[in-house]
Amino acid sequence: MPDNADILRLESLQVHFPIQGGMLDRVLGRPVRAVRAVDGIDLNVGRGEIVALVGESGSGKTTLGRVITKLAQPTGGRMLFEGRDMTSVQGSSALRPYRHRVQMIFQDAYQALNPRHTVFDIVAEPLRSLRLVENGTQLAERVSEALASAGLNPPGDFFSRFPHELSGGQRQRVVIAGALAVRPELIVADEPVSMLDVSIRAQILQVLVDLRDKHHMALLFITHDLPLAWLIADRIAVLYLGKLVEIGTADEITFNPRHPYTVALRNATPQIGGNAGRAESPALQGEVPSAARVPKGCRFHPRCPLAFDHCREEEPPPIEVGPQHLSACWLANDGRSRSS
Ligand SMILES: Nc1ncnc2c1ncn2[C@@H]1O[C@H](COP(=O)(O)OP(=O)(O)OP(=O)(O)O)[C@@H](O)[C@H]1O
Repeated sequence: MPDNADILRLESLQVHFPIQGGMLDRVLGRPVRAVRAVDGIDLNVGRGEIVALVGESGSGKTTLGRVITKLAQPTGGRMLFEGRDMTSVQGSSALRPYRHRVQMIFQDAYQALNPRHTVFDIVAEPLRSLRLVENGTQLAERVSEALASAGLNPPGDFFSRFPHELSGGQRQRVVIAGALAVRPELIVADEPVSMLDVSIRAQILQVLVDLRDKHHMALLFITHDLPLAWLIADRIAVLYLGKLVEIGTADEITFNPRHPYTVALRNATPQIGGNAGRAESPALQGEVPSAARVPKGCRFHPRCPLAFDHCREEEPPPIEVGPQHLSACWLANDGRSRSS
């Protein structure tokens, strides 16, 4: 994807949460420690592109999504939207045009919806607060359009319903309709189907893909599920402890992974050809370390079956291993990183 087609560009983006030091730390003048939730991420999303952000719990996916949607502030790096530096833009009026163009969908539709509001009011809320409509007729048209795009038909049947009167799948469609109503150019969807039945998941994913196909909307799809990422995304970015360890096309990352962490994620997933349980492919060992204690060198080395001395000392940079395919592993261009 050429640079000028990027809608979003992150450059060394960082979100560190300071940890309140103890009395002893202060007396001894020890430096303030931090939770390094997002620790220097470079990522671009093209117009109309679907990028999946994949990683285990605690890898920083939600924090990154919150920064992109301006619900949290980065502590370092830059964030450009359509080439404009949005890193330090704050305040509701300054952010109004941005909120019109970038929306977030959360995983828990139950929590995201106000139980006392009707579906109409829920979907109308962003249109009203961003002042995107001039009269009631326009408002009803936009709400209808959004509900229909999210697969709630006929839309008028849902106007006066309350969230508790809807199924889980319908509630998530209302959440999507609320995000769509403003006709955004980028949606950040944080585990949007993880709380839904498997039978409903495919339908919701199809709604998101249709939006891209019909409206050329870009999507950053956050998930811990590699097969789901492969189903929906053009490219997959694999996040480990606040850092991207591998990025490439969905097929490359899924079927030709070149970082031992991605290999382990795939091996843990039999439905995409993983071979978990086979003696030569051990499943991922141990837990993700705390983001307050990021290991020196390659942050994956304590769990990596291939780690050698250099990995414990120096963090590997992203290394090109193919077209659009980068892997941050010292062995990225060595056959061993494919089959660890
Ligand atoms: N406000 C905060 N203050 C301190 N630490 C935080 C804060 N928010 C997140 N963290 C920490 O940052 C790290 C990344 O958290 P984040 O929720 O972004 O990960 P995640 O990949 O989305 O995980 P999950 O899939 O469980 O939601 C974790 O160690 C988390 O405990």
